[in-house]
Amino acid sequence: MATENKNLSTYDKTTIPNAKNLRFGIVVSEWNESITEGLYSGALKALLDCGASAHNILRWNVPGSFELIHGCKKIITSQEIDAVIAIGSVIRGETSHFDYVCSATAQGIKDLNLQYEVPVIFCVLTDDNLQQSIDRSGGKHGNKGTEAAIAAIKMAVLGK
Ligand SMILES: Nc1c(NC[C@H](O)[C@H](O)[C@H](O)CO)[nH]c(=O)[nH]c1=O
Ligand SMILES: CC(=O)[C@@H](O)COP(=O)(O)O
Repeated sequence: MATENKNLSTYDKTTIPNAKNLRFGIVVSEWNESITEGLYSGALKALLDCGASAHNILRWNVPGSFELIHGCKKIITSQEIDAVIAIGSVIRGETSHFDYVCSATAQGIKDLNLQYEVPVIFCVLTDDNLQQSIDRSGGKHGNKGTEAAIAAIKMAVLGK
């Protein structure tokens, strides 16, 4: 199902585990800041709505999506957290740079999920244009940050 047919902000709270006492890291890329701040707001709001405490949510910034990999690795290895959300926004330009950044970021985050016990949630928009990013960071398709927060809660309690 495409995002067009599923609002990213929709969740049924009765089916989500309570996030009280869970600790979250949110690593935010500064590239396309207006978009990543929208994603961050969506994620934060959903975590709080599902019972997480503000003092259990740690935010770190990194320069670009490519740096999310190292940022997430560092937060996992230096902090006591139950799940990490990696937030980024990559928007296609004129060259193939887009493909390298998207591919490396996705692969790097996948590798972290294999290497560490702490789940890392992929909240990186990979869009062809700014409008697609606006639509998915609090616009007409909802907010992928919200979706990522729900995934983080579910993964934080997986198997517990
Ligand atoms: N063009 C975008 C980038 N590019 C920057 C890289 O992520 C990285 O910071 C740089 O190559 C230094 O290592 N990053 C995004 O997140 N979004 C873009 O659209
Ligand atoms: C995602 C990108 O790397 C992109 O914004 C860079 O733009 P360009 O390919 O025009 O240099």
